[in-house]
Amino acid sequence: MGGRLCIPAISPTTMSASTDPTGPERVVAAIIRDGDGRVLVARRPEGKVGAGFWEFPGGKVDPGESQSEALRRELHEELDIAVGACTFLPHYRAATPPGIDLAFWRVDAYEGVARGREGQEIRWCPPDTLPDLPFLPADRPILARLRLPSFYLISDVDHLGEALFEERLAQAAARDALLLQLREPWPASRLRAYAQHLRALLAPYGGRCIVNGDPNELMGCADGIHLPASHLARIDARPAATLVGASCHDAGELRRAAAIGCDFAVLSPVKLTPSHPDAAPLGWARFRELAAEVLLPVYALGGMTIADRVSAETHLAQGVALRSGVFGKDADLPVP
Ligand SMILES: Nc1nc2c([nH]c(=O)n2[C@@H]2O[C@H](COP(=O)(O)OP(=O)(O)OP(=O)(O)O)[C@@H](O)[C@H]2O)c(=O)[nH]1
Ligand SMILES: [Mg+2]
Repeated sequence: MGGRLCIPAISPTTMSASTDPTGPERVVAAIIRDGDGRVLVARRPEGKVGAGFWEFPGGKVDPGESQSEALRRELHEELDIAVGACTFLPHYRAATPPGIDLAFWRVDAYEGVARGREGQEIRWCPPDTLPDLPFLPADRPILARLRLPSFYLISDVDHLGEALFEERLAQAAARDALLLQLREPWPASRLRAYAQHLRALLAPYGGRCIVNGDPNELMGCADGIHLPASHLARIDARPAATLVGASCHDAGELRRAAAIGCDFAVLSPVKLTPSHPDAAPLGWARFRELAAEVLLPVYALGGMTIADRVSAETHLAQGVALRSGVFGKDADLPVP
């Protein structure tokens, strides 16, 4: 993910906010985006634990308060905004030290103009730039999630033909930020050329294209690389691409993807799928158990439709990976 600034030292003991030995300190933090997809972040002011580090606005839940009540109160105190609708994000799990239970909520609507009411600096940042800021260490896995959309599309060019595929892709891209994986049984030269074409097609919509295959042959032609499980097993270091994903089927492969520093993984098959009729589906409960073992964003793949997005998030997925569910003849396009 490029060069990063050094993060000042902060010890787990100074991070702990818990004063109650019977349970962790409950903290809520907010993901607030503007119309351009920029995220609101704040710098912890002098005098607070972790002063100088960047964070998501929020704070401690008072006794007797619900999380959403605490979120509304904290954002009024810290940013002078009145929060309307907000949504719990179960899959936004931070690397919190013992003693803190940090829950993330998305703010869907608010009134007012955000300002740093406690003297803290605030900034609206494109998600790709967040990892360059010295963030509270617990928030690092959240920064990875913010760079990724809810829908990860897998190409179906050989089946649809280029014209129909591109028409459906453009329809989907116009509706939602997308990440596309170009996965076709083609020689590397054709993959490289078509990946560049798709990248140009998606760029005006803010979408990105990454290409499935051997990083040695495909590096640099797209926004990143998707490692097949067979490649993941063979390499020791993350390919030097902007985005690196990996195909995984079990806990061992997920741990490996996390260990080499992949930005995300795809875990399959969640449901029965016509493309792999002999593969035993994991089911949502097992998917959740496996996804919970890593802080890496994990997409659910296998028999997914666009409507599975909410189930996916509930079961700790970053979102859904789709092929026939978006490019198939019965697909429920467009992406909502
Ligand atoms: N608000 C917030 N707190 C976070 C984040 N990440 C993280 O580790 N924390 C930790 O959660 C704890 C509580 O947050 P806080 O200091 O904002 O609580 P607060 O607004 O109620 O502050 P106060 O106790 O000074 O009034 C701190 O130990 C903080 O370091 C984050 O992204 N946002
Ligand atoms: Mg706070």
